[in-house]
Amino acid sequence: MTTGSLKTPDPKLSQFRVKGEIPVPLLINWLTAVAIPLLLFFAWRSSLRDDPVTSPLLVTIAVLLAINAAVFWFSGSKVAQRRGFIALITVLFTYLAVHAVEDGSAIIWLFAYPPIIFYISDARVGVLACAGGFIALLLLFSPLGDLIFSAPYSPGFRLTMLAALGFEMVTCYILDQSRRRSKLGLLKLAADFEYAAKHDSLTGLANRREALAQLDAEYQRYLRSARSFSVLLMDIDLFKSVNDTHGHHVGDELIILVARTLRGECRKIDTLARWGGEEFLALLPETETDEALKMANRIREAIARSAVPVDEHAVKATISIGAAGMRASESIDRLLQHADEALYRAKTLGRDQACAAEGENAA
Ligand SMILES: Nc1nc2c(ncn2[C@@H]2O[C@H](COP(=O)(O)OP(=O)(O)OP(=O)(O)O)[C@@H](O)[C@H]2O)c(=O)[nH]1
Repeated sequence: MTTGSLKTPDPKLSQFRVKGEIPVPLLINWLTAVAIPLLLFFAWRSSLRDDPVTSPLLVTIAVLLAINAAVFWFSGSKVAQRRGFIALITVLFTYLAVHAVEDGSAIIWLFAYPPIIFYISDARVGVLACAGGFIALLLLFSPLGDLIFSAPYSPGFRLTMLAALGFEMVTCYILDQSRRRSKLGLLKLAADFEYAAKHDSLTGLANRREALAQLDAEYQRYLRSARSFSVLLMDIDLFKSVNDTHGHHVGDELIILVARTLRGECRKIDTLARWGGEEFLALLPETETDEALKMANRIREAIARSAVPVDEHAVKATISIGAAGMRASESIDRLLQHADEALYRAKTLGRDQACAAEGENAA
């Protein structure tokens, strides 16, 4: 039933991009475009130093980054692009740290890893990758690391590097959390605004604008597949006297009660809307007029049975309903006009009535 309960954003919404945010695939493309010439430059420098491993490895990573970009270009798979990029930069940074490329200075590039990884992946992957990287570096800088690798890092440099990198990782985590929280906040705000724009605040039913949008959507379906639908236009009887006798707040309670009763009587696929002050509209997809009229009578009886308790007594109300079904080559305006005429007839017949539009099943 399209009456609209408040939809709070799902945590997965954090994967959505808010306006102005750089899309992850685009960022990866930019980073790839910058990384490839850099890698080739350092590969060339390594070849001048007669480093037999670094040069081919950097060229290989540059080629694999280009292939990753090409695969994304053809397949459009963002997940494959992200995973491929993360795997390649992880291998690259590990190699730079372990083999002390460029006389040990290449390890400085490790500082690029945490912000990139937090931005392009979710927080869990960021934490795991950074924690894993930090532990690996700790081992590399430990006496155990010295037994396995011959890295020329001085003790002072090791301590500074670990402290600075740990600080950077924690900072990146905090900033990333704050970015995700404010993004979720924005999305929640957008969802709240959207809800408010489409719903009536008193009843939670769709408002008139949303009902018109739903009517138009149903009409387009009807034009495509000839799936018939009907509308019910409903008006609480002698509502003014309820307000005058018991006060506006009791009138409001009555409107809420009618909305609740409508929800109880209608199907999930129906759209229920507050059409005006004490007027309601139900859009009934795949429903012929005779069925709509039966539903209208069920609604009418249910409302006549219910009441708003006020002090010691109960304030009861009745409702008049006009039903109209979509007819061939008719517009939405004509459909609503037929329903309105049927409602007017229900009122003139003495209220607490459900009438079908002229030319359809009579009351
Ligand atoms: N309490 C309350 N009253 C409202 C609201 N919106 C409209 N009304 C009142 O609803 C009343 C509608 O009265 P009328 O259009 O004269 O119709 P009626 O008294 O229901 O009489 P019939 O429709 O002829 O049966 C007006 O007095 C409006 O002020 C609302 O949100 N809350």
